[in-house]
Amino acid sequence: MILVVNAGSSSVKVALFTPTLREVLRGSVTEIGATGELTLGPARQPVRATDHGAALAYLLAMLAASGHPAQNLTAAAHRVVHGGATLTAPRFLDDATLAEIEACVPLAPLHNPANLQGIRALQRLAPDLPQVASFDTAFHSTVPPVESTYALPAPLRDGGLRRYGFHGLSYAALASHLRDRNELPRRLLAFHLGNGASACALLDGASVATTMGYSPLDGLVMGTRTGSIDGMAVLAIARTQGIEATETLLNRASGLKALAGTSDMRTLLARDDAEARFAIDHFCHWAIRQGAGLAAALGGLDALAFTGGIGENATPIRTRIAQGLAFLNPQAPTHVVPAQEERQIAADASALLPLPS
Ligand SMILES: Nc1ncnc2c1ncn2[C@@H]1O[C@H](COP(=O)(O)OP(=O)(O)O)[C@@H](O)[C@H]1O
Ligand SMILES: CC(=O)OP(=O)(O)O
Ligand SMILES: [Mg+2]
Repeated sequence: MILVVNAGSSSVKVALFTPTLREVLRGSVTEIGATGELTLGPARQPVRATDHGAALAYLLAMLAASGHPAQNLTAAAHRVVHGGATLTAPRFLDDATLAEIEACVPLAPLHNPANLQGIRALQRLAPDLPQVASFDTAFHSTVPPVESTYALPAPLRDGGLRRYGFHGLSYAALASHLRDRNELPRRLLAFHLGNGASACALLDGASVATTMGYSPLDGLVMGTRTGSIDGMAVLAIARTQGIEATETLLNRASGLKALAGTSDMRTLLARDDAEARFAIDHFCHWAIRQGAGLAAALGGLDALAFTGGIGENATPIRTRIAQGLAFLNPQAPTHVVPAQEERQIAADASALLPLPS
């Protein structure tokens, strides 16, 4: 059995897969750092996990109690959000790879520390368990240099200041899903709308442009992240609040939360006040505005696809974005695809590992 660990900005999701990629069980801990919920299969209970390591320890204890102790696993496979310029394919987690992930922490301060906590928690609990990682950045290694390059002086460009792009595991899974159904068009505009939100232009299933950049802050407005913002505005904030506080402000206290007091789209859609309506208008406006830019990178649009908690469930949001982009191609079909990051990670791991079938 392969244990997949997907440590997000505020949650940990786990899923168990057989070597033939049948999903056996899934679980999660939400709202890490506050009182959240622990779920495993149909069971749910309130839980207060102080960090991602603690959240994973709860999940592993629950898995052991339900007949899946860590000793019985064949491997653990992790989602790592930022793989930098070098980690562009799934890898075994040896010391050198861990050091590279560590080096990417400043690029993804909300995510890579959480990913590392999960990896280390498992190393402590099951030291002999093979561990592998798949990288959210890897899928975008196909974008052309005009897309990945910031117009900065060469020493900075050479030092790794470039656009990377994220949610790549989700886009890879989405492309395979549509390909398996003969529904993958030449020019696809895909939206991953969850707590983190991005859009990606796919040409024949490969990424050619995406809204996130150097870090998962850029692009669309998100639950707690600003999305695109002028660098001078960032400096103006940093000048008065300091760099650390600015990082927290932009990543954790902005976006929908800053506009309307909650990062939760479901809550916003259920509200009927001016602030909530403005936050939704803002979210959709920028999704359309940036989506149209991605369509330009594709030279047109054959289909739209939506995934992630908002993309899959928030029909009014999907409809508004699709209507806003209809001028590009009123005939373009809209696909709604369940986010399958965990399955993609399990598939990557089984391709890497010599697993018994
Ligand atoms: N039925 C629904 N209607 C509207 N929004 C929903 C619904 N279900 C989930 N969402 C929204 O999806 C977002 C979370 O997406 P998800 O992909 O689960 O997050 P994460 O990025 O943490 O994995 C939240 O804004 C949540 O309100
Ligand atoms: C990269 C990213 O934003 O991930 P998430 O949606 O899990 O926060
Ligand atoms: Mg997500």
